[in-house]
Amino acid sequence: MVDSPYSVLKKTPARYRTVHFQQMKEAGGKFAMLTCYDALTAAIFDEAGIETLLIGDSLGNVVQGQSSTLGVTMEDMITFSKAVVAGTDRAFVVADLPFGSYEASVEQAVASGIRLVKETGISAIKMEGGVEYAPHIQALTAAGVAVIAHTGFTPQSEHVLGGFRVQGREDDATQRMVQEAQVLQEAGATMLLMEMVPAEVAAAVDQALTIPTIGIGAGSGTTGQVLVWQDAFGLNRGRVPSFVKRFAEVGDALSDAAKQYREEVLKAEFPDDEHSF
Ligand SMILES: Nc1nc(=O)c2c([nH]1)NC[C@@H]1CN(c3ccc(C(=O)N[C@@H](CCC(=O)O)C(=O)O)cc3)CN21
Ligand SMILES: CC(C)C(=O)C(=O)O
Ligand SMILES: [Mg+2]
Repeated sequence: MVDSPYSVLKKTPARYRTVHFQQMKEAGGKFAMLTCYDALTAAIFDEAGIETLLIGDSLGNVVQGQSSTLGVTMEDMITFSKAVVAGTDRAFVVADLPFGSYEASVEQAVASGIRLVKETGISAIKMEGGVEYAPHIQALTAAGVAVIAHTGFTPQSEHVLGGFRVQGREDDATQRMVQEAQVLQEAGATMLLMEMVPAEVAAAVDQALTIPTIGIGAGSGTTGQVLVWQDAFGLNRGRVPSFVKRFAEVGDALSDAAKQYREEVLKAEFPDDEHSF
């Protein structure tokens, strides 16, 4: 269980803090992150021991049914982040800064980051982008906002990157990604997330940094792993990225329950005496 100087004041176990993830990396340990967008799911993942929950802008896809994350707003992120925080006791809760909320200036990034923390109770924000965002990370950190940098494939830039592609396949990719990661660490990033990066590149980046790394489609050499839960647990029955492993078929369980419920309603078997007043 996590130590906290405040644990005598609490009945529930202490929340994970950035320092605990640093300690996990130093001890050679791993941790798990899952996306989450509502309180009931948060309570289940938290109780299962998932160390960190991400309110991803992937909610644009899996909650709002859109084909990209680009339309997600700060108001959307605030609504779903509050719900996740309400359902969480001990997990470290992180939310994405959505497209359009930080790119224009350092001032815009600081205002958005502070707003997201202040209005939701999350512990850190995540921001897509490389070295060009080092000043934003530095200013956010100076203002008291913990930042997770997100590099490799950055979905908010899909139109510039030209599609959903593995990043870092050039000959000098390892050297470039290590240098970029070191700049982001130096700027104050509390962790670094890498999306769709060759496993050996991501492993080299993790080894070159003191801060923990999180991978998605980045092999097993990162400190932590993240997946969109609807992909990994089978609620999303559409096409999922090839790096996703199916750990459950929640969609099939829901479908079976819906069919059985409907059948019992049509046959007047539900509600029975036990479920009637
Ligand atoms: N449901 C969902 N799952 C995700 O993992 C996810 C989102 N939404 N929305 C935000 C970003 C976008 N992500 C994506 C989206 C598409 C691919 C994709 O199509 N990957 C293919 C192509 C890889 C290649 O050609 O190199 C794959 O097969 O993995 C990957 C990550 C990851 N994130
Ligand atoms: C895919 C993860 C890393 C993410 O950024 C999201 O869920 O939005
Ligand atoms: Mg995201």
